[in-house]
Amino acid sequence: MLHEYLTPHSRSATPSIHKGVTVPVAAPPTVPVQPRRAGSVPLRHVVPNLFRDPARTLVELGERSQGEVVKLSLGAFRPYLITRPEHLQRVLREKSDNYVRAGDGLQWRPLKRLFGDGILSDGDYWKNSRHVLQPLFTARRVDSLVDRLAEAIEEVVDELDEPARAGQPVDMGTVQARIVCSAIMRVFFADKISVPQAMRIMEAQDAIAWSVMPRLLVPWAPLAMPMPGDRAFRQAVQLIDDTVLPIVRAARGTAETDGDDIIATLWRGRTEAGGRLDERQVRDDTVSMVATTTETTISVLTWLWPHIAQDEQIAERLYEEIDRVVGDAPVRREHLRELRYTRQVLDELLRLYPIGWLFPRRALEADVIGGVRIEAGATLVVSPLITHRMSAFWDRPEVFDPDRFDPEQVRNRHRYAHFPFGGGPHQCIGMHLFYLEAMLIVATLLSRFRFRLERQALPGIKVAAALRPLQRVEVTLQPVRSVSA
Ligand code: HEM
Repeated sequence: MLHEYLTPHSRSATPSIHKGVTVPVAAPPTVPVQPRRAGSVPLRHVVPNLFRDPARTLVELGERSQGEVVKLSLGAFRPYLITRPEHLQRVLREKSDNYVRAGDGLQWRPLKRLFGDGILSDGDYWKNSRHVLQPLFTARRVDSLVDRLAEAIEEVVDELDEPARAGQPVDMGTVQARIVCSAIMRVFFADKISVPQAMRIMEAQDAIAWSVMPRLLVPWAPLAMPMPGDRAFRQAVQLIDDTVLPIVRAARGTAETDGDDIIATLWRGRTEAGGRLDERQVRDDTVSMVATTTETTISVLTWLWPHIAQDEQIAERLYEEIDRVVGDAPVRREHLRELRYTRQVLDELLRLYPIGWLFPRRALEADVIGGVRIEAGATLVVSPLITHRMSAFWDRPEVFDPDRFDPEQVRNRHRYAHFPFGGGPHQCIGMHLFYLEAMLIVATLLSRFRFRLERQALPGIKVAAALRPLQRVEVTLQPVRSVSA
């Protein structure tokens, strides 16, 4: 039991839980005059489980910490686990200058071999890329693109009529990949990357997500030490470069006169100091943007189908809202603000499956969090997967319940109890895009079809660079008109 490793002070700090009500997070413990040392959790007991069932093991670590800052200890590598919303706010926002992403820390180090130095790094590279890319993803700009996204989504959804008529099962992971790639490549990449190329890149990303796992779970292993998955990782990065680099180079010549797709914007963009991004950084940012604009939405939505198959009432409320708001018209921008329950369902999916499930930080200078001394150079583990499933902050955390996101409950909850998009200066630039695109996809699919899952049980979580279901999600589709006829 972890209690053995926690101080009496930390044990008394657990907030109370009221059934059926979102738990307002208790005020942080007052900071003692003398910062104390963190309680320690020896990881040697949990490492085997970390490989067998990473999601459950991580959540158990959070439960055991009871929201206190604890040290996860395995030999020389001893990161702090930060789970309490107030502590997360300090790390991600209030003291973000002190807690850096550090491209060579924990999860970032293995992934740096793919994403290089750009928007997913830190320091000047990150600042320059963020400055150039952010204007493409403001709420106003994304809003203005909704109808174009909707048309692209509709075209792919049309292709489902045939398997629906034939009663043939479809794999929702693949269907969503085609929908997202078609819409994003057309609207954000001006078709410079074709859909088949994007699908190939996604396959390579999938291989990377999987092959990088041993390094994510054993982050103290030096890169020079061979590990399982290394070869597959290298091959996949090569495939991505072989696809992306020629496209990036070809786009350079026309960037000044092209529209504002991502690659032209990267070439044309000016940093705050007035400089340009070089070819390596345009490559790094293009690869980062292909990954973040695709895998994220696809992974989260794949969980929708097993959950609505499990809970008929939730499915009915979703169908009712979409039938009422959209009917049999094509989904358009004006529908989206009416789809309130659909948005709550998405928020609940993001609570249980926050695909950015781990984003560590490194402390530049010593600090005190929740009364615990953090030394300069320490690594901090920040994981929405853990915080979102802790009973200290959520009532019945394992239950899928979109009502947690009705406005009243959201108002009473700490902003960092639900933080699937991070926070502070590194907050996800794609948040608004995600909500609009995901609502368009769900509303388009559900206004056309009813879904029957081939396999009823909720799949386990495949923890890799994202959080995908362990088993394929296969469904048969029934056209809505034939249901209501
Ligand atoms: C389910 C949807 C998504 C989730 C859960 C998600 C999650 C996150 C999280 C947690 C971060 C912060 C990482 C950190 O603080 O170290 C982040 C950053 C980022 N996300 Fe997303 N994301 C999603 C969708 C998207 C989309 C659609 C885009 C496309 C534009 C995107 C682009 C980015 C970028 C470029 C960053 C880096 C921002 C920076 O460091 O300045 N994400 N995302």
